[in-house]
Amino acid sequence: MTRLSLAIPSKGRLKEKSEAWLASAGFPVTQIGGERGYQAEIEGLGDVEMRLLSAREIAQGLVDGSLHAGVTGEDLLHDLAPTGESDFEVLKRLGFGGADVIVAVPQAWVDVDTMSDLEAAGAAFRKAHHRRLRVATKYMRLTRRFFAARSVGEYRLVESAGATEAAPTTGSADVIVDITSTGATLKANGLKILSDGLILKSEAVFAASPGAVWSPEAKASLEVLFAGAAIKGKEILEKI
Ligand SMILES: Nc1ncnc2c1ncn2[C@@H]1O[C@H](COP(=O)(O)OP(=O)(O)OP(=O)(O)O)[C@@H](O)[C@H]1O
Ligand SMILES: O=P(O)(O)OC[C@H]1O[C@H](OP(=O)(O)OP(=O)(O)O)[C@H](O)[C@@H]1O
Repeated sequence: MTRLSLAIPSKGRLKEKSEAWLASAGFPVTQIGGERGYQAEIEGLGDVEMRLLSAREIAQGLVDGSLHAGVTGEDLLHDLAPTGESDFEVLKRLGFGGADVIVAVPQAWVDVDTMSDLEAAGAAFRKAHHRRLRVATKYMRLTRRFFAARSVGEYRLVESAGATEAAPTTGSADVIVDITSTGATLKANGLKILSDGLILKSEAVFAASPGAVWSPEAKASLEVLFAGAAIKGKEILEKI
């Protein structure tokens, strides 16, 4: 992988603003093959590989080194990074796609307002029902790290593929960890955020992969992007 491999979201809430950010920096992106095409071209960076992928695939590519750089959600980077923040390098926070990853419980749990309340409730629940509280989430690593850091162990994870907020109502879980912007979905599903249940304030970021194989050509293209996008800190280029 010699030339720079770059990716932005192929759809969803981050796509348009990612394209607008690159265009405003002087690097317009053109999708090839129409709206459903997943190849693209980017002007102004010379010979680079431009790809359109899901936000989750971009985060995975940055963490495993199969992509040099890209735009994705910070929540996904933190969740997919095996060892935490050293697996990726945030080059610029982009100011859009803001959302919070939080811990939420049913509003009816009036005595559970903090993570320590949740641990106590989990211990009581296991004693009474001989099973652990189920936490539904698509953020498996983020949840494990956050709960462990707060000595909360009386739970087990249930991986969610979507509509996580419905899990307590449908009975497939008791607690959730999910992402929220306006709070409307949480409210619609009778859920409340724990007072110390904010796991991560996330936004869209332009990030690079320290684990990727960086040729001089790839670094040179990234330097051009740094200049156009007014990304400070060329020392970052030494770190990747
Ligand atoms: N209300 C929100 N719900 C979900 N993601 C949000 C929200 N607000 C901002 N985001 C950001 O957008 C990212 C997901 O974007 P999008 O849904 O377009 O991608 P995706 O590939 O469909 O991801 P997923 O399939 O995990 O939802 C999240 O990881 C987060 O960083
Ligand atoms: O706090 P809110 O504004 O209610 O947003 C939070 C919801 O938005 C997302 O769902 P959505 O259906 O938008 O996208 P998805 O396909 O990623 O689930 C996310 O999965 C939450 O369910």
